[in-house]
Amino acid sequence: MILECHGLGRSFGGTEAVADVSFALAEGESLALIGPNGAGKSTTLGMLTTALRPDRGRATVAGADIAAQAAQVRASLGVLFQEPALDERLSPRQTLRLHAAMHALPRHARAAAVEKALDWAGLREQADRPLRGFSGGMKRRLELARALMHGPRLLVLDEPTLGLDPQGRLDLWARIDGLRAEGMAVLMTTHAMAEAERCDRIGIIDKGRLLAIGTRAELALAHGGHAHADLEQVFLTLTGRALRDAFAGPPARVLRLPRRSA
Ligand SMILES: Nc1ncnc2c1ncn2[C@@H]1O[C@H](COP(=O)(O)OP(=O)(O)OP(=O)(O)O)[C@@H](O)[C@H]1O
Repeated sequence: MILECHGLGRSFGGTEAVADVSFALAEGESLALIGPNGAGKSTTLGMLTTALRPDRGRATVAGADIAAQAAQVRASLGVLFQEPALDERLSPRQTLRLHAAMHALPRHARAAAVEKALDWAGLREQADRPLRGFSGGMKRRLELARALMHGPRLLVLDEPTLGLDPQGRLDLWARIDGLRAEGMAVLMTTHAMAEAERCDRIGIIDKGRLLAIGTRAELALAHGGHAHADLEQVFLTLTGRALRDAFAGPPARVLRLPRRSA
């Protein structure tokens, strides 16, 4: 198994973002986590990529423990966060050089690795221009090329196609499919059912719990009545139709001071 997690949990103050999540991913397998807003998908990925410490449970990536062997875990992972994580003042070449240095690629191999990544991303012509002004698709391609530079075995993608136009989405999926064909394992989150259906298995998560996991047909059969039941219907059957509008972002946490009387 490239990834195993058992009883993973994490709270923020009184909010139990992830309650008890367990699953495993085989080498070369792809899994999509789907769930309503605030279900705990990003928090789960945050823990598995060592960005967040779990409160409960344990997990390993390529045999390394996410808490005790974080550096080893990170060496096996290629990660694309939900928000672009790029310094817009840097050029693609500078961005890739920085990553090569941070991941301690051998000095003699760095220049070639940067050039290969630039070619893979199709950004050779723009290699020395600052990223400010690049399209969303160009930035995602660069981030994916960067995520691959150190030779990861598992790609973790948090809503990778968010904000991309159809052309950008198709291009990103062609790249992801190509990597899968070469044996890369993929763990991703998405709100697009069609994207989830491209993965080998799908996990449906809500309120911090994994409600169901299986192939599209297995989920359809178990929760939709027949093997061709619509995935969105299965999703709604398991998670309900209520809107998830609760404010949990920064505005809800702003401390309101009483007005000073004049
Ligand atoms: N840093 C944080 N501080 C406080 N609460 C947080 C923090 N990060 C996440 N949460 C809360 O934990 C819960 C799970 O959030 P998470 O971002 O993991 O959900 P999600 O499934 O990724 O949602 P979305 O589909 O909207 O991205 C939510 O209630 C969220 O508000």
